Amino acid sequence: MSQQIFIGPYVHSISKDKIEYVPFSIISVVKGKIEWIEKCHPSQLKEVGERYGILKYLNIPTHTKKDYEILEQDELDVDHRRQLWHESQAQDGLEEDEDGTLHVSTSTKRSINEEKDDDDDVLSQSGKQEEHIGLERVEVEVIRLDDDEFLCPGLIDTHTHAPQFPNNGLGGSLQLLEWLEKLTFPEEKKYEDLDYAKRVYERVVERTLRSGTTTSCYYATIHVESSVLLARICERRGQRAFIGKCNMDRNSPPTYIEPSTSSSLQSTHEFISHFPSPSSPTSLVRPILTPRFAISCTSALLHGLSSISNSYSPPLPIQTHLSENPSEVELAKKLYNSSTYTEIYHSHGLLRKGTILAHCVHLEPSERNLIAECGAGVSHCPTSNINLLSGSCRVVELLDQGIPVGLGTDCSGGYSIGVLNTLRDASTVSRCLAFGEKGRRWLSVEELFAMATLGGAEVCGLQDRIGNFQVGKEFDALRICPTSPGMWVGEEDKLDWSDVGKGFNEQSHAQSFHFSKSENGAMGVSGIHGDAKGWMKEWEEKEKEKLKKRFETWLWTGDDRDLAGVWVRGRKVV
Ligand SMILES: O=c1[nH]c(=O)c2nc[nH]c2[nH]1
Repeated sequence: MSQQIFIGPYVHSISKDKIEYVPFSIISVVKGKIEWIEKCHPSQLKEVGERYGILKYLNIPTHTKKDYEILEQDELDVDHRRQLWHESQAQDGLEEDEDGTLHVSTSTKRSINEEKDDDDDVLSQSGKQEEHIGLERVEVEVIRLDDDEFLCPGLIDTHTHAPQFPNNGLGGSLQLLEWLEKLTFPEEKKYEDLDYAKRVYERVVERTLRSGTTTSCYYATIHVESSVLLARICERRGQRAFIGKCNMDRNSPPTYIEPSTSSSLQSTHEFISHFPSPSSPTSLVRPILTPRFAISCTSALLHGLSSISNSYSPPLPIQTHLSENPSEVELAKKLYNSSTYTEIYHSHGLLRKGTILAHCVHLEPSERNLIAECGAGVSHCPTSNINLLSGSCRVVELLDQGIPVGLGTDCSGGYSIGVLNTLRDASTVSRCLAFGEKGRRWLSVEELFAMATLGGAEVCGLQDRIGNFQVGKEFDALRICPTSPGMWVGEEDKLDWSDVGKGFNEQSHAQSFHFSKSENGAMGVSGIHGDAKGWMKEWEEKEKEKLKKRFETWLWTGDDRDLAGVWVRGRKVV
């Protein structure tokens, strides 16, 4: 069993209207899942450690005692306290990585096969865990954040095209249909060459992970082998992903088209066969059916893909483009003799929960109603919509109708690979819409952040697994370490965790605190006398404000350089 204990502040989205700021917490992650969370004051580390039987890993007794002693000598500074903390850990033989992560390994009941530790993972993956009974290895990793740092849920990119990354930044003077023909299809054709695909895809996954994307919904190309390769790279690198082999059996260049409807369906089956459990929500990397858009698919192909999806339980997810550009909308309606673009997908059984619709810029109100009724989600791609002059998506209306909305970088329609930039463009677009319409509201910080995390998870059907830090969810997280000038933190804004016990008297130190898990997320500390409780509340409010400031600065000015670590399902991937 492996356990990680994260100590420090965190920020997460608890709904599309609410961000929770937790100034200090202890999060236990076991086998990639959040086992428990305690929101507390730093001085309560010992109490929590005792209650959960993890005290020996936290090595609190010495540290806490020293901290209390230090408190009585006001002149000692934060660095000195931190040094004492590290010293006390060194005494107990704990090891510290360069990044400050502490590793503690204890072996229990190890009577046979002592040398087998490193195979634990492999063995458990291959289902041979029984062989290991009697030599369970307990590994506990303690990750204590520095004063300025905080955790944030991993970012979710609900729409991007991995093979188009080499084109990022090109073609901004073209609009969709011409852009596809002149730049995009010629680039995607190159992925029949596996070496080329490998070179690009390795870098795509590396760079997106480094920008904090822990989950990505990728379009690949029409080629089975290179699409499978992308899935393997995601699996190996530990990025949670949906991988779509594109379906295109018409209106595509002669050198980049599938020869027939049946071969398109056949190669879709072949692609899916490479995934051991294609529809299992527990798989880290999953296939997603990808009719590119109505224009490049015949009606027979759309029907065939709907049947493939329904032949799985739960049905395989679907992603496609909808209503991005006015010429595209007109052509799609004409090809299908349909009154609306959305109706095309609906009439082919493709519109439902688990369908991700990218763009949705030019929807009529009746189309929004249909999407809401069917439970499909929308990937909002503002950078791409601006770059290809597609238009402004009316996200406020989508959200107000209860439609799940996530963010899509949509490379290379969008030129920026990071979800943070997309979030900023989403804000700009919504404000520009508000300039033009009196009384129109624009997207709040809470809504924008939710789209990048919890809302994105909902669009992908993963809201019960990821998107925020809730007990039972998988631990996909970013360790934010402010480094850029925009995130410079003045002394007065430093998080105040080192002032352990400030305002406490001896009596309150000795007191046993009882935590209650309050619904509103406030630190549920009871059993302490009035003075201390009042002080604690004050501390919490003050720290929350500082954390909020820190978080918002990161959201609007931060980038890859502010990421000190990225975890997916508890595995450190950056
Ligand atoms: O932004 C887009 N990128 C694409 O690759 C694409 N294909 C169809 N429609 C599309 N829109």
